[in-house]
Amino acid sequence: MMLCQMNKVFQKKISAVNGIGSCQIRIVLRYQVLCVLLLLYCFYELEKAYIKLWRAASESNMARATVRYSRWAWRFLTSNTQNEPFLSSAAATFSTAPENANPGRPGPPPIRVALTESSGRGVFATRKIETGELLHTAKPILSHPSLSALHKVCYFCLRKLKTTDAPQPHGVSYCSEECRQQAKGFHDIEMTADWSAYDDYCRSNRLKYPLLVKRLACMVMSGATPANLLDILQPASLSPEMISEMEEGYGLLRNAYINSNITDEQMSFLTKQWYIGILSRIRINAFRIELAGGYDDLLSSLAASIESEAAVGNAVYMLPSFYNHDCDPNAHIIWIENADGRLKALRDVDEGEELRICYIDASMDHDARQSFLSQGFGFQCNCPRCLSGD
Ligand SMILES: C[S@@+](CC[C@H](N)C(=O)[O-])C[C@H]1O[C@@H](n2cnc3c(N)ncnc32)[C@H](O)[C@@H]1O
Repeated sequence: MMLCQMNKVFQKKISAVNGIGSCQIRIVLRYQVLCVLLLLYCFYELEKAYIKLWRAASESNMARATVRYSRWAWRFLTSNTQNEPFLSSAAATFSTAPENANPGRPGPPPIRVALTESSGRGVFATRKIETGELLHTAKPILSHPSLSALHKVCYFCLRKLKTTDAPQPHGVSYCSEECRQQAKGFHDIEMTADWSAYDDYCRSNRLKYPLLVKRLACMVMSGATPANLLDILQPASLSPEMISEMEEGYGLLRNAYINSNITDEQMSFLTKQWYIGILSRIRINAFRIELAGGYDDLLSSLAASIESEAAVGNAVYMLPSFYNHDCDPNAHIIWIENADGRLKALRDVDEGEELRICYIDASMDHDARQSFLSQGFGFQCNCPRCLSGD
């Protein structure tokens, strides 16, 4: 009996102890499960964050690698130029400019910019080039239609307009929506000012380059391009008469902006020095654009250029500005349908040979060529043909 009672008490105690113990265990277990779940959730979140970080890092590495590659590619194009900061910065500009390699061939264009012996910088072949080969294409960094072609060509790319293209308000037209969009860099600013006095000055003095300066000024004001865009190009040396003619243009350009709602801050770069500096560079480096229509070979393009009434406009390019002149050139630039230029070899060119184009009508005699080059471009031609007296 005693034993029985003792057993019951003991069992009660045990069950009491067990009851308290299992309750605690259950609570502890619940906390443990919660902790494990919390830990798992933390791991999951950490892993997600890590994957994101890893992806971002590899993308930026890829971007860095691409930049490094393009820099390498352009350094390759301009090898032997490491000691020439001017040339290296030219290469950096090209790497961001949309001037394409020969689309039919993979790899960069077969050219590099380097110092010549006596004509400043020039363009050299990096491999053997065959007659008729496309060296590269070039998009203008600045272009403007001639005043006579204003209503006949696209105000952006200079493509001839179809007769069905409706004239736009303000009298300028674009050949496509793409050109209209690209023209936003200057169009909106340009349309805020009255250009009649400036255009009259260009018309009466038969000047085409101030129109390019006006466009560049609008591009700078809209933030589309930096004010020093053309600094890398060689400037012409100017006579006092040229400078005083430019000063008149500068006054008219500035007045047109002052009378519009352009702010002083937007105009801060527009000094007389800037205006003259830009014109002096355009004078040496601008190309007069004659469209060859659908022709891509030399004879047809020459025939087309003789047939065409006049130039459709003028444009400045980056890489083509480094081609020196030769009165018997081994390369030329042609325009098929718009201001996008195509640089082509006129004959077989050896690796390392300088590629030169002709700035003038090469059919003129020696003295006429020399006088054209000296008055228009400010240099005495040192090409083999001129040196031979031909
Ligand atoms: C369009 S730039 C050509 C690139 C220029 N050499 C440069 O360093 O930027 C024209 C200038 O190059 C030089 N040049 C080009 N062809 C020449 C030639 N046949 N003889 C002498 N100088 C030449 C003249 O100084 C000329 O004003």
